[in-house]
Amino acid sequence: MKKRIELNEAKSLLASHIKKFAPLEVPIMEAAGRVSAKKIKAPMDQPPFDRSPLDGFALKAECSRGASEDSPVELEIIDWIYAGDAGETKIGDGQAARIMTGAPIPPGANCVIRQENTAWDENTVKIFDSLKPGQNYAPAGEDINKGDLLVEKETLLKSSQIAVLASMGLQEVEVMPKPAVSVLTTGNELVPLGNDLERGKIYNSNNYMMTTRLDEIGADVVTNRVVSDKKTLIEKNIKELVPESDFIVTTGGVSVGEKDLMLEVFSELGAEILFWKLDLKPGTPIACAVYEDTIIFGLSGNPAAALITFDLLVRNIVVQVNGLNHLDLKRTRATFVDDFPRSSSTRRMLRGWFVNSEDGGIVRLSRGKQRPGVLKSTLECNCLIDIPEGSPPVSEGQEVEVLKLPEMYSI
Ligand SMILES: Nc1nc2c(c(=O)[nH]1)N[C@H]1C(S)=C(S)[C@@H](COP(=O)(O)OP(=O)(O)OC[C@H]3O[C@@H](n4cnc5c(N)ncnc54)[C@H](O)[C@@H]3O)O[C@H]1N2
Ligand code: MOO
Repeated sequence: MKKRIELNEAKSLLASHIKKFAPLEVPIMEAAGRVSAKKIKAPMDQPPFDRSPLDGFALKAECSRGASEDSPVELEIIDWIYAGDAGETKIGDGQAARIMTGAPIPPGANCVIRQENTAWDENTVKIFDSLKPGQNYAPAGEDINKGDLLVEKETLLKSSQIAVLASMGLQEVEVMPKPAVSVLTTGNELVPLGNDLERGKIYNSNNYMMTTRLDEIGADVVTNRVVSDKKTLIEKNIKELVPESDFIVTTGGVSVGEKDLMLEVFSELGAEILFWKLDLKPGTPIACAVYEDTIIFGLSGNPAAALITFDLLVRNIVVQVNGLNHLDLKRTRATFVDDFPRSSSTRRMLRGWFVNSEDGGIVRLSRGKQRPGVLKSTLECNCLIDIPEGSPPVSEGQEVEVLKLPEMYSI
């Protein structure tokens, strides 16, 4: 077991233990927000037939030669074609078909005159304009040609992509899988919402934080359980959750206290412990293990420490599986417009609020104390400020590295 490792080492260690996931087919209506697993090429032309872009009359352009308001050309109307009709009557010289937008252009016709430039009755139409072949004529494939690349591999599927797939008649699409994740919060002090709090007890905020955060990054939260600090109970629950979970996120019991049982549980299960403790504050106590192909992230019970290690590690691993890379943290530089008076012997992540500015970006500390157990400071937090090991206090005007959360956390 590795002890007190660097964040980057922890990331690659975890990444090297991600099991193989197979892509899956889902109905296109359920594909929004997921990522395509392969390239998709057009199986057909769209539109599939030459069609009229206007309400008017389809004719041979040659028959309109010289037509004007003063000397209109008169044509016989031999068909009425609405959108959805087959429109197969051949148009000859001196003939036209009444046609509506989206209807197929009949054989023989090579243009459409808009109805505003005509006058008609039941049998004949007067043409007030001279047209060229191909005028007001949407050929088959005008939108999409058979064989066109519609969607690249690993594209985030949104409504536009889904509509394009629908226009091709494609009912299903192959997408990257959603990992199945279980949440297991531990602690004798935890009380379910709705119950009174006796002295020493707290409500279980981690359960809600972890479950909803997983949901936000496109994981499939299969279950969330709460257990007391009892080794046999934690062990039993992990054993039950493993078959249905690609990942398990636990909180609590990873430090050095007498009820910090997670490491012992991992050992007794025979799990491969990847590491215990990170060179990072908050978030030093963390234990990650692999048990029967399931990665278990044993996060700290301290809410802010749990959240920060979630964002740095769990988020990164989940998006490698579901392909939602835009939901991972993005590194940038910013000017610090606040004051953090403590020096940092260990690498430190401060909770911050980043705002774009003309020369790059500015960042301040989020409101609330920068303590590992302080949840309020995560309320208005859209980034982590990455303070390197051995840094003196951080003062106003200093350049800092920032790990930005996805835009959805910005106001
Ligand atoms: N002697 C030492 N004590 C501690 C050390 C150390 O190195 N030596 N490390 C400290 C640090 S840093 C942290 S962080 C915490 C980590 O503790 P655990 O991860 O073992 O977590 P717990 O002890 O179970 O809980 C910590 C804290 O969080 C509260 N908590 C727990 N679960 C929840 C929950 N589901 N929802 C809301 N709050 C929760 C819990 O009541 C505690 O207050 O250890 C330090 N100690
Ligand atoms: O390192 Mo603890 O994780 O301060 O919060």
